[in-house]
Amino acid sequence: MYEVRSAGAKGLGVFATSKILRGTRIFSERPTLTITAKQDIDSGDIYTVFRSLSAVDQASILQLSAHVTSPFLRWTHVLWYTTKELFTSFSIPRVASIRQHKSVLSIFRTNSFAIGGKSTIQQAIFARIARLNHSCVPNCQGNFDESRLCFNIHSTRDIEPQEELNISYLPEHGATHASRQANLTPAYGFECECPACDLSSTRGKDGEARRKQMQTDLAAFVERVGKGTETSPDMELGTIQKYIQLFEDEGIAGRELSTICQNM
Ligand SMILES: C[S@@+](CC[C@H](N)C(=O)[O-])C[C@H]1O[C@@H](n2cnc3c(N)ncnc32)[C@H](O)[C@@H]1O
Repeated sequence: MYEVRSAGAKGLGVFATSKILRGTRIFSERPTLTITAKQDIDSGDIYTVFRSLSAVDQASILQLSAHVTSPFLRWTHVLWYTTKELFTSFSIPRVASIRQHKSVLSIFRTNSFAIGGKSTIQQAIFARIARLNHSCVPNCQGNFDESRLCFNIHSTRDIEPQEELNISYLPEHGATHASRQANLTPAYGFECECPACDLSSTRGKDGEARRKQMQTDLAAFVERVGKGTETSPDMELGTIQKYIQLFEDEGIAGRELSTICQNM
């Protein structure tokens, strides 16, 4: 159904090898590395968990791409962990493992999914799903299935053979271009060039205008609710219908479909 191959400047990516119909479950993957709710992603727990993995799992994680953010912070974590280990195990850490620790932290930031909610898992890496690149108008959507401890990826529209499979790395799908970019560049190190981000095209311009209008409508809605003037269910329904219309016009309606499908 899919293959992992070069996606040009994006690095590797996932591409359809045959037509994939809307609502298809494409991935259902157990985590390779898991940080539980009780563990601390800001301490040495990530590297401790990494070292407890099998050699195969460690290798699959080390092959993932990494956007290096906050190098000073990373080194501080690594040096703190190394010093603690020196005093608790009285073993001299190898330079290679210090370097590896720093890489693992960067890989974790670039590839992990926040699970949270009621799950015992706080954050996790799914080594195959981690190859999916971002689009602000994605054709796939991910959901964590708590009962099976699997992350599922469903197609949210029909996908043609050779088309790249994308998810959105952002939690909010109605955001404007500037706000999306302000989140993507520092965290992942790229400028999105998806159809919604091409503001020189009619499609990009129209989408941006729709999103801005929606932000204005939502802000007005929140203000009316705050003042207690949003009293009519019809007015409320009208705002929600406009939001659904935006998703349909943008071609991103379907997140709700994949959520319903997640346990199927
Ligand atoms: C989770 S990884 C995705 C898979 C990655 N391309 C690889 O080779 O393993 C996230 C990284 O992929 C790249 N990436 C993802 N989406 C992108 C996009 N729309 N445009 C450019 N680069 C992208 C960025 O380098 C980002 O830090």
